Amino acid sequence: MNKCVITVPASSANVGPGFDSVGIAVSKYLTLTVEEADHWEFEHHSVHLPPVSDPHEHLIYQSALKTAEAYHASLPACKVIVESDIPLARGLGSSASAIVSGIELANQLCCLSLSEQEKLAIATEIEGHPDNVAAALLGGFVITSQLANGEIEWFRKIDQQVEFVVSIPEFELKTDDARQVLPEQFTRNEAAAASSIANIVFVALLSGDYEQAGKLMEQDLFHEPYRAGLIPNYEKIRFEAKSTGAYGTVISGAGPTTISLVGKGNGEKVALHLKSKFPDYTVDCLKMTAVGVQVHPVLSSTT
Ligand SMILES: Nc1ncnc2c1ncn2[C@@H]1O[C@H](COP(=O)(O)OP(=O)(O)O)[C@@H](O)[C@H]1O
Ligand SMILES: N[C@@H](CCOP(=O)(O)O)C(=O)O
Repeated sequence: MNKCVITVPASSANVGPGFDSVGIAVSKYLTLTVEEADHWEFEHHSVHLPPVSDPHEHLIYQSALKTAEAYHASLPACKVIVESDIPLARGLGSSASAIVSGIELANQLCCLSLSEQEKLAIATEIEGHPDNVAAALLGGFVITSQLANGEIEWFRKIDQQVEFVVSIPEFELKTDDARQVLPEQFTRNEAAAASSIANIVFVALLSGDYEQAGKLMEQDLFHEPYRAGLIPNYEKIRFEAKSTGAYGTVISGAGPTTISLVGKGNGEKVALHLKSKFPDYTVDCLKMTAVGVQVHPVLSSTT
């Protein structure tokens, strides 16, 4: 490998009641431009990235190293230019994209020819749950289940009939912190009630009944009630999004971003309305990204 470019989409996890299981790849991207070098170096070329520190502490390097070690390969050094429009710690899966990019980096540098299933297993181990990493890796709308034996089953659908309006506040909320507020356990009745909502949401989404999906995704009982207090304007954003035609609004991942499900062609209108009501937010209209991680070779000039 002389030089290559790796792109990975952002992702929005949970989609209401699909806690730790469901993710959607959306149209923001992390891009690595990789070239061989005699020592590890990361260059960050956008504001949506953490400060560059010791390359060996970098999440992308650590994910690559873990992958190489899992396959008893040695990881050659390289220079990585990183660009991203995925905001950090906002609930749009920046860490998942970084992890998936690191796994792909090792796959390329060590010529591992990893399957999607192998990449997903490592990514899930590093991230701790499969929802974001599956969407970042596979693209589309992905439902996953990690079985008791560790195996991960998944189902993917590409749906271009919907758009997603994300309302991104200025502050960060670390996923680890937003997990602390969740209950450790649910009673049988609570679990049955929460699962029944999830069942309808995802059948409705898959069958294109967006009205029903939007209505019930706002009724999640697994995580939204516990996290709502961490998300300023939670109820107001839901109300305003619905008033201008969104099907429903939920927390994106662990927050603090909210994501509104909108019919194709209506996203810009909903985004404009939300922007006028919440001027301190970055409001973007995103599409579902059909393809996950991608590698593009860069031919070096021979002149
Ligand atoms: N491109 C990246 N390069 C290095 N580290 C990253 C990158 N993207 C995310 N991270 C790390 O992941 C953290 C955010 O992860 P997390 O709290 O799970 O939020 P998110 O919802 O964005 O995934 C950042 O603070 C940073 O430490
Ligand atoms: N299922 C996880 C998803 C976290 O997503 P992120 O984009 O906030 O990292 C959770 O809800 O904790």
